[in-house]
Amino acid sequence: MWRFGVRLPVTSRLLLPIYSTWTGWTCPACRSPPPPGQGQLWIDALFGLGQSRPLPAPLAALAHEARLAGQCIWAVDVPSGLDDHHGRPLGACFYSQRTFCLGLYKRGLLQSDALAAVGQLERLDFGVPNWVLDMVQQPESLPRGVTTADRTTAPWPEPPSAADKYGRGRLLLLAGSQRYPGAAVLATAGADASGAGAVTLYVGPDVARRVSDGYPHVLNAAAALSPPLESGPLVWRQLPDLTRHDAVLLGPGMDYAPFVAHAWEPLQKFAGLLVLDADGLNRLAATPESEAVAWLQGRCGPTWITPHIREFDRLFPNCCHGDHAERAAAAARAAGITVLLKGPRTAVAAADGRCWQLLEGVPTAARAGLGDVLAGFAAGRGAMAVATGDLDHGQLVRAALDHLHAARQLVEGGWRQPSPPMVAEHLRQQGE
Ligand SMILES: NC(=O)C1=CN([C@@H]2O[C@H](COP(=O)(O)OP(=O)(O)OC[C@H]3O[C@@H](n4cnc5c(N)ncnc54)[C@H](OP(=O)(O)O)[C@@H]3O)[C@@H](O)[C@H]2O)[C@@H](O)CC1
Ligand SMILES: Nc1ncnc2c1ncn2[C@@H]1O[C@H](COP(=O)(O)OP(=O)(O)O)[C@@H](O)[C@H]1O
Repeated sequence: MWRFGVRLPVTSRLLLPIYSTWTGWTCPACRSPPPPGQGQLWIDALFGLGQSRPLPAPLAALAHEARLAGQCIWAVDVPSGLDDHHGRPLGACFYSQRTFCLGLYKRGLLQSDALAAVGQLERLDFGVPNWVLDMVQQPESLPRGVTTADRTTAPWPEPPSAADKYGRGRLLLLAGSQRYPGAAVLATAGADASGAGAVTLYVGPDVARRVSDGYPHVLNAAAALSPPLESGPLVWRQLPDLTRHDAVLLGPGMDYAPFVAHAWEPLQKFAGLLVLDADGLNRLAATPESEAVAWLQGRCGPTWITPHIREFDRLFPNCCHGDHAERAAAAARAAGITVLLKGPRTAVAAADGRCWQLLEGVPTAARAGLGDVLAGFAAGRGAMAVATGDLDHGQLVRAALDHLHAARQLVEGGWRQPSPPMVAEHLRQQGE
């Protein structure tokens, strides 16, 4: 696992000889700015850490011209013109295709506003010994940067070989509605890819038909209900026996319905893993934040939530300070849950203070429904971990990394814009 986020001091004297090129100082090798767009590669090593002022006018003009000309630029440590702390351009900025981060990742380079200027982020290890890094890092307050390479060391639930289907993770899916039947199909595809032993839906007949077309082995706990479940927003008069499941996923495509405290009570008492996504989060967010937090704190079992930023804002309007990882961490601490905050660089935070941030993303795979696949996959993994008795927050990180890895492999294999069902299918193959 990489470390990142530490702002190492850099002397400004290192920068002076380079900056002098355009300010009339002494560098004899280059007396005028290089013309952009001439096919050369530029190495931007002008300004690094701790930039807080806009570029001087001649450099700002050059950065602007370079951007217009599509100049190929690689940056050393931090692109010039970028605030590496908040991840915001300070004005004109040198937009790099690749940024070679020295020693440690800088948090600002992972923020959404910085991604276009940073391009592909790569870390150069220049030999700072681990004991020095340990001295400058405060592990409890900094997220750990993770890449798909960390999949090999991240935890993975392994049911014993003697376990039957019910010993390999039992997942109940509350998903889909007349308006969004596809979300139930996608969440089921993710859950199926996880390898969980028994996936059961609790849905109306219309949604059940859509799901069983592709997944005939998935059960429907609402099949025998009379009258059948409504086909509008999924509301439950009576939930099935939750003790017969290791995990419950609540939310993808359920459509909006108000939070009803007594209907949610069995979910609060459920001792297994509860995964809340999409409309599960939106329904809970219909109550004031303090009540939603109290409900989550009162949960008898572990809770994972998988919001995108708008769902997060609805549920935790007061956790509005800091970057993605800091906001996820604040919510996780407040509610005593594990938060996976999706985005271009997804963050995962646990209530015990541990926090991770993915250092990569696959933008062309980010299409409607990809989050439903992730929710189903993570919940399936969680169910397996509960069944084997070794649930850990790290499994949610691993699920996010596997999901990312599947999307990236598809892109590298020539599918420029893989669809969510393709990602689910690739996840399934990865697990075999
Ligand atoms: N296959 C399926 O069945 C799928 C079903 N899905 C299910 O859909 C449900 C809603 O989930 P969601 O994430 O889209 O809703 P939400 O949190 O309100 O964020 C939406 C934000 O985006 C914006 N916005 C919307 N439309 C826009 C537009 N055309 N162009 C631009 N902006 C637009 C919108 O902005 P606003 O309209 O408020 O201005 C809002 O801020 C949920 O049940 C989910 O599971 C999905 O998982 C996908 C696959
Ligand atoms: N710009 C981006 N680059 C890479 N990944 C992204 C980007 N934007 C979103 N994602 C990823 O795409 C998925 C979208 O999930 P979500 O917003 O829940 O979609 P949906 O509700 O339509 O399924 C998440 O895994 C998220 O991390």
